[in-house]
Parts: sequence; structure tokens; C-alpha cells
Amino acid sequence: MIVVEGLRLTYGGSRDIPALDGIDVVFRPASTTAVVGESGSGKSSLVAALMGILPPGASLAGKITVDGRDVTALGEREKASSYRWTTVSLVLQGAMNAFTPVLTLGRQIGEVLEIHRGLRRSDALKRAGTLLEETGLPRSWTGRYPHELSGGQKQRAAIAMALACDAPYLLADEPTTALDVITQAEIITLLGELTRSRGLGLVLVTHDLALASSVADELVVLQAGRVVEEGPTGHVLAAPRHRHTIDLLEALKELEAHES
Ligand SMILES: Nc1ncnc2c1ncn2[C@@H]1O[C@H](COP(=O)(O)OP(=O)(O)OP(=O)(O)O)[C@@H](O)[C@H]1O
Repeated sequence: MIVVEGLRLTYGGSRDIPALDGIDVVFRPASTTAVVGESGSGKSSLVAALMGILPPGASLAGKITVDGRDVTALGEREKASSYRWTTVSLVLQGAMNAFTPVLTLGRQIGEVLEIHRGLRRSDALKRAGTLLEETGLPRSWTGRYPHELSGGQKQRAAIAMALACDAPYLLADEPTTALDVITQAEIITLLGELTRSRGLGLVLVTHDLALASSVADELVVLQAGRVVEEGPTGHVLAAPRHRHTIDLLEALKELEAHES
């Protein structure tokens, strides 16, 4: 379980308003939690804090424990060797950034396995093929370069890379933004399947409440760096208590009415 207690984050600089302002939240294993909220509410900051990838100058207070381990106390070296990718991994918006254009997918996914799992290059390449297959791509695509893939295919490959070290928790920050509606649905279906087959704890960050409500067991609503509502998705949507959630729901209804 990921337990976040009293998390406060400031980025420094002259305008020192906290991006996270006392966050208490729990992300369960083998379960999907959607984190929703308007732009600037702190969703990506929470992901960066969970992943331990805050920029220089950022100041973090509070505690994050993952399966009982205090990760806020880990040094940079420990995070790199035994936390990131192995305990908690990440899929970002626009998978183009996940890959360098000059190496094949097999080399890039394989490299993660060589570094973190100590596999030999040939074994790492084989395993990379299996991971691609698990996300619905042909295993032979280990020989392809990122530019040879469509946006959706690239996002699948980025998910394969995030799964490489079998981290029990996966953070997905707007993983379907920039994809067309059909491809969005396919990626969300894939994430749902992987959550079940691998027993993953998935933290899905999105500003899209419709998407969140279609897949998440739990919903966390952020506003201005605070959790303003949380609970099982059905409960939150059936009886939203906070003005912000009601506004989000109304916007969703308007969108649905517009589409039908
Ligand atoms: N690297 C950074 N340096 C300084 N301020 C930052 C940085 N990243 C985010 N912020 C600020 O922190 C606050 C929260 O931003 P964050 O990106 O976490 O929100 P978000 O909910 O993910 O927004 P969006 O949906 O637009 O991605 C904002 O005020 C933002 O300007």
C-alpha cells in the first residue's frame, strides 16, 4: 500500500505557493485509483513526489511509505537502485518522451532490464519482446525504432517499459492525452487488463472524470494542492460532497449531452 501523510511540496522561487498542501491519501495494491482535478491542482506534482523525481529547489515535507518502506527517507542512489521502476514505475502523457529516437525499442526496454535486473543483453532483448507482446504489440517489434510506431503503439511500448521490472505499483499521468478517442479507450482497456492480470496498484492521473469513472475503484479529487474528496468511485459520483466534484460532474454531464 502507498500511504501519503501530510505531504507538502513547494518548488521554491519567488511565488512560493505550495503545489501540494498537506495531502493524506492511500493507494491500495491491486486496485485502480484515479486522481482527478483541474489544471494546476497538483496531480503531476503528486506523481513526481511519489516517483521521487522532483526538480532541484523543490522542498518536500511529510511522508510517503510504500509497503511499509519510508521512501521520503531514501537517498538518490537508493531510489535509483531499488525504488524507481522496481517498486513504483511511471507512464507519462505523450509516450514520445519515454524513448530516445536513436535506439530500437528492444535496446531501450532491454537496457532497463540490464541495469535493474542484471540480465545479459540477449536475455534482456528476449524479455523485452515478451513485454511488448503483453501490451499487444508483436514481439518482433523489439527491432523497431520509436518513429516507426503510431502514438497508441508508442504508448503501449512505454507501458511495456514501465512493466519491465515488475513494479507492483504503476503511476500513469494522463496516459491517453494526445490520442484519438478509440486509441484512448484501447489504452485504458489495456491498463485495466494489466491491473487485473498482474495485480497492479494503478494510480491513474487524469483531468477526465468520464475516463476516471469508467475504470477506477477509488477516486481522489484534488484542488489547489489538497484532497477535497475521496472514496469508492460509485460513492463519490453518486453523492459528491464537494463543490469542485459537483462542478466536474456537471461538466461531464454537459459533455455527454453534447455528444448524444
Ligand atoms: N517544476 C515546477 N516548478 C515550479 N512550479 C511548478 C512546477 N511544476 C508544477 N508547478 C506548479 O505547481 C502547481 C501544481 O502543478 P501540477 O503540474 O502538479 O498540476 P496538475 O494538476 O498536474 O496540472 P495539469 O493538469 O495542468 O498537468 C501549479 O501551480 C504549477 O504551476
